Amino acid sequence: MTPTVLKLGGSVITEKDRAETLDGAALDAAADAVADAMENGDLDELVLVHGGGSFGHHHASEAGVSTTEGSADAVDAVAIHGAMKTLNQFVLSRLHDRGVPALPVHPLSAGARDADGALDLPMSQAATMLGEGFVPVLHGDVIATEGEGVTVLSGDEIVTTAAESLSAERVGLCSTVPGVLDAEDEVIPEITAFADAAHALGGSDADEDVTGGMAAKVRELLDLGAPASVFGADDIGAFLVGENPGTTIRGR
Ligand SMILES: Nc1ncnc2c1ncn2[C@@H]1O[C@H](COP(=O)(O)OP(=O)(O)OP(=O)(O)O)[C@@H](O)[C@H]1O
Ligand SMILES: C=C(C)CCOP(=O)(O)O
Repeated sequence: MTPTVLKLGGSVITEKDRAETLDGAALDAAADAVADAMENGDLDELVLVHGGGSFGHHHASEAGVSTTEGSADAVDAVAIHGAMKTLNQFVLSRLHDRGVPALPVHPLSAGARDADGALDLPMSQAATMLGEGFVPVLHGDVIATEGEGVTVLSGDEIVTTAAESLSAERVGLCSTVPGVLDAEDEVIPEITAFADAAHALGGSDADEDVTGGMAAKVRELLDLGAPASVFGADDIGAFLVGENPGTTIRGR
């Protein structure tokens, strides 16, 4: 099994500045690229992950929940989780329209964090789905966290966990930028240490983003065993056929 893990950034598939607003055209284009790559036999196995955009981040920010600040309020937790399931349903239906056999995996019901923040997110369901020819579609979510109630689990952390558990060969993060940018807004071709990009790295442009934007992504990806690509929406197709668009992050 040599799966590819691709994250569709929430800021790509939603209008991040307007609560619970889909960017339908961007999601269609992403679903087209996935369907084309699968139809052409360019992909062995694919795991998709999507972020929160204006669905998860809006509710998480309103409830004051982040990756470290939890909430014991079940109504708040369900508001965040419910918004993410709504977005997940949009993603699934656009994939189904194009014949992609996508199945949802909701992290809230699958995993947990311990008191040190370590994530336990089993991937046996995704592995079996892959073996049966499905495309598992996971998403950023809230997750039960020892001592905190629930905290936010970012799609980026799911990407690294899935990639390690499933021994992914290729990992890609599609965002609104064509790669990790330097101080002159040029794409940095390769990052092997946080210091390579630290001077230019910031959070997200969206005020409500609770998971830390590009700086958090680079940190996550440097911890990964496999090289990962960060690229823009126009490069999803190129990534899926085996190219390395945007920035390649090689941590170890
Ligand atoms: N040096 C940098 N290079 C590129 N992007 C940067 C940089 N510093 C900060 N950013 C910001 O990081 C953002 C990408 O992070 P963000 O978390 O918003 O993306 P996403 O994964 O697509 O969305 P979501 O978190 O909703 O899934 C870019 O839109 C940009 O505003
Ligand atoms: C805000 C929530 C619930 C998910 C965040 O996932 P991300 O957009 O991948 O950081």
